[in-house]
Order: sequence, then structure tokens, then C-alpha cells
Amino acid sequence: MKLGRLNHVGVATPLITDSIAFYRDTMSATAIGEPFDLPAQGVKVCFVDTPNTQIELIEPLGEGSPIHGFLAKHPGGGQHHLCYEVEDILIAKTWFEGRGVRVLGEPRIGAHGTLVLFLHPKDTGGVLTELMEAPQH
Ligand SMILES: CC[C@@H](C(=O)O)C(=O)SCCNC(=O)CCNC(=O)[C@H](O)C(C)(C)COP(=O)(O)OP(=O)(O)OC[C@H]1O[C@@H](n2cnc3c(N)ncnc32)[C@H](O)[C@@H]1OP(=O)(O)O
Ligand SMILES: [Co+2]
Repeated sequence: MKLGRLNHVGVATPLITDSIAFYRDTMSATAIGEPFDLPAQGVKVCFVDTPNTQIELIEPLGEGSPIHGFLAKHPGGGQHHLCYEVEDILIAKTWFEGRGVRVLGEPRIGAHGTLVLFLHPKDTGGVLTELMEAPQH
């Protein structure tokens, strides 16, 4: 298993429109995508492009959203996860499971249209870690 590039930093927000305005007007981000719903992941998503990575703004979508608990603890939002690219998600899953790192569920299609999975923050130094298969260019 080889750890790839940092694909994005996930930032949870209670109101994605406010966060978009902040990144546009205060952070001076010039490449901000359109927000879209990802019901399979329980979030509304908007990507903010920076020169070397992306900020992934995520707002809860639906009652079962996985970020409700995080926002209950951090009502104003905050840094939620780091996402690294890997070549093969199933090889990565086996690698981390073999080292006692809890893998949260099975791989699912993420916001970039490739398979993603999450590692439990208590097994990764307190950082919720997402792995994603790199998009084909
Ligand atoms: C946009 C789609 C996709 C993409 O393609 O990029 C995404 O990024 S979707 C992002 C949202 N999806 C997920 O986060 C899925 C995986 N997450 C989960 O399964 C859960 O959120 C969780 C990580 C298991 C946490 O569950 P929750 O019920 O909120 O809390 P717990 O009480 O079980 O938490 C246990 C423990 O972990 C701490 N915690 C929770 N979230 C985080 C976090 N983001 N970063 C660091 N630590 C976190 C929580 O505080 C608890 O610790 P203690 O308080 O010490 O007990
Ligand atoms: Co993500």
C-alpha cells in the first residue's frame, strides 16, 4: 500500500451557503464549484479549488447524516477529515485492517465518482481519514 497525494480537506459546516460566501469573499478563492447533494453519503458538498488541493465543504443531508455528531460537538463547523488518494481501495482496506485500524463500513462511491472509505479517528491519531481511489485523468 502506498499513500498518495492529499486529495482534499473536509470541512463540516452547518450552512454551506455561508461557507461558500466566506471562501469567496474573505479567503479570496476564485474556483468554487456548485454545491450538490450526495444522498448516499448523507451530505451536501461543494468543492473549493486551491492550487495544490481542494477544500470539501460538507453540510448534513438527511436525518442519518454521519456529520450530525461532529456538528453537535462543533456547532460552528470545523475541519472534519483529510482525504488521501490510493491506487486500490481494497488493497488499502486489507492493509489497514491488518494493522488494527478500524475501517468504517465498505467502500462507497464518493464525491469524485470513485470508491472511498473512512478510517476511525481513534485509530489514526485523532484525524478522521478518508481514502479514495484516484480519478482517472
Ligand atoms: C462528500 C462525500 C465524501 C467524499 O467523497 O469526500 C465525504 O467526505 S463524506 C464525509 C462524511 N462522512 C463520514 O464522515 C463517514 C465516516 N464517518 C463516520 O462513520 C462517523 O462520522 C464517525 C467517524 C464514526 C464518528 O461518528 P459519530 O457518531 O459522529 O461520533 P462518535 O461518538 O462515534 O465518535 C467517536 C469518537 O470519534 C470522535 N470523532 C468523531 N468525528 C471525528 C472527526 N471528524 N475527527 C476527529 N474525531 C472525531 C468523537 O469526538 C469521539 O471521540 P470522543 O469524544 O473522545 O469519544
Ligand atoms: Co471527503
